[in-house]
Amino acid sequence: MTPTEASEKALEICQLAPIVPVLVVEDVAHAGPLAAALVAGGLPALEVTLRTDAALEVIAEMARIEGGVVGAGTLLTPEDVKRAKDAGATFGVSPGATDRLLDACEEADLPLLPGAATASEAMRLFERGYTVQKFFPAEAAGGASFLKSLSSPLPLIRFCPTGGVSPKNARDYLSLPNVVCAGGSWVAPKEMVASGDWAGIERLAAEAAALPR
Ligand SMILES: O=C(O)C(=O)C[C@H](O)[C@H](O)COP(=O)(O)O
Repeated sequence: MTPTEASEKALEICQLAPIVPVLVVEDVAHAGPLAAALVAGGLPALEVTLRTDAALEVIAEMARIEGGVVGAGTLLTPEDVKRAKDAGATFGVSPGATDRLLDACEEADLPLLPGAATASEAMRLFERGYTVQKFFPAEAAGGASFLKSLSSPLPLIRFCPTGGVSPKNARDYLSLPNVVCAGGSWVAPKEMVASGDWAGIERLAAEAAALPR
């Protein structure tokens, strides 16, 4: 898959809803009901971070939920790419980008949303063909005003800001011309997942899905 094709696919996925839930799931038993609640609330694209031992099994379980589009986050190495793809991930997300990681995703036909936090990083990815990128860590790297400043010199690059995005600031990002969607963990709070409050998570998802963009 070429970087251009990967970005087209990433754009399609980002356009499904204003928010992509960023999920840190410890217990595979939570995977099915959590994905079902988020999808029912209107958030079909799900990013499962490879930050827990259960993550690959969680991806496999979530991939069975109808209407869901399940990706793997925290991709750092070519090995991560292979494991994510084998588990059933249909897209990948990375906090930054290395040539080895980009090569691996292109070879594995895994559409990637690669991370960038500066103009130079975004330009490098754009030069290779990645027109849709994750802006990470969004709040710490300069927030919505930083991203707004990139839109004039880099109008052809679109972003999914992630990291510190919340219901308080999501609108600031989503109203920018160079933002397609945003990523955030607030729609699946740890305590609600642990207690199995799927109705509460569906409500949070519905609120996020209704955010204007
Ligand atoms: O593990 C990764 O690759 C990530 O994507 C990190 C996430 O962007 C943040 O964990 C977002 O988390 P919040 O700031 O809580 O919304």
